[in-house]
Amino acid sequence: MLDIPWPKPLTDAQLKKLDAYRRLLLEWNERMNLTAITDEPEVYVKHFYDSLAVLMVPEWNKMARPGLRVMDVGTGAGFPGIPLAIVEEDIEFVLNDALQKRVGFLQAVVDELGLSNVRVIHARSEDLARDVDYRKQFDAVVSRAVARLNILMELMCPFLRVGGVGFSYKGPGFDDERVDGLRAAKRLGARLKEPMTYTLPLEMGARTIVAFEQITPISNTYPRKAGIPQRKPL
Ligand SMILES: C[S@@+](CC[C@H](N)C(=O)[O-])C[C@H]1O[C@@H](n2cnc3c(N)ncnc32)[C@H](O)[C@@H]1O
Repeated sequence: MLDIPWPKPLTDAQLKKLDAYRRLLLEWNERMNLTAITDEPEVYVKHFYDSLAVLMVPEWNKMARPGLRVMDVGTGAGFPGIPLAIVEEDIEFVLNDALQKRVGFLQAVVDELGLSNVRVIHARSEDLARDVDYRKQFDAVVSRAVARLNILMELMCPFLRVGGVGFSYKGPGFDDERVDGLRAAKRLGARLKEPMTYTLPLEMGARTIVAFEQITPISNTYPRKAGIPQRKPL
């Protein structure tokens, strides 16, 4: 297990779960494409630490607990959703991805680690966001490495209740997405917050989390049909 300065102190039980997750990730990665990052320190820093970095964002800590509902859009092999669910045990997480095989892997992780606060759903987020059980039902939505901000916000905002907050994980070069993001936010009834840039431990680079708040109820127009947000970004 790698000893690094986590965004918040972790218990032994949480560290053990993270390591069990790492083992499952590597084991399943031999059969399917889950991640290009397999070196132990890199998995810990670029996947686990990075996923938990939202714990350093003031808007995340301002949210009242317990009973919060958080959606992870395009979770892939479970980032940031699984590390967050391991550490934020009193938050209910829904992890969504369009690829069935990744969802199968995630269900195995949830079962083996006994993560009773996680539900995994196979769907395109554009379709899921039309389901009344999910539309406007979340206090927060997280997403990493899924799309540019103006596209991503159309996928994330429909899940947020008014007053809910989206957290988009970005690389260091976020500035070129800001103008398009501001335009999309206006159409979606959201407001961008000041981004938080942080450096990963072990000199593994810089990252940014951009938070945005849902200010007014989102128009029924959004999200547009599956594929349109990507082809015709706001
Ligand atoms: C590059 S991967 C990133 C995965 C993970 N969030 C991470 O940071 O490692 C993008 C993921 O988003 C999913 N995805 C892309 N568009 C989606 C959509 N419209 N609805 C649901 N999942 C989507 C893909 O299937 C893929 O697993």
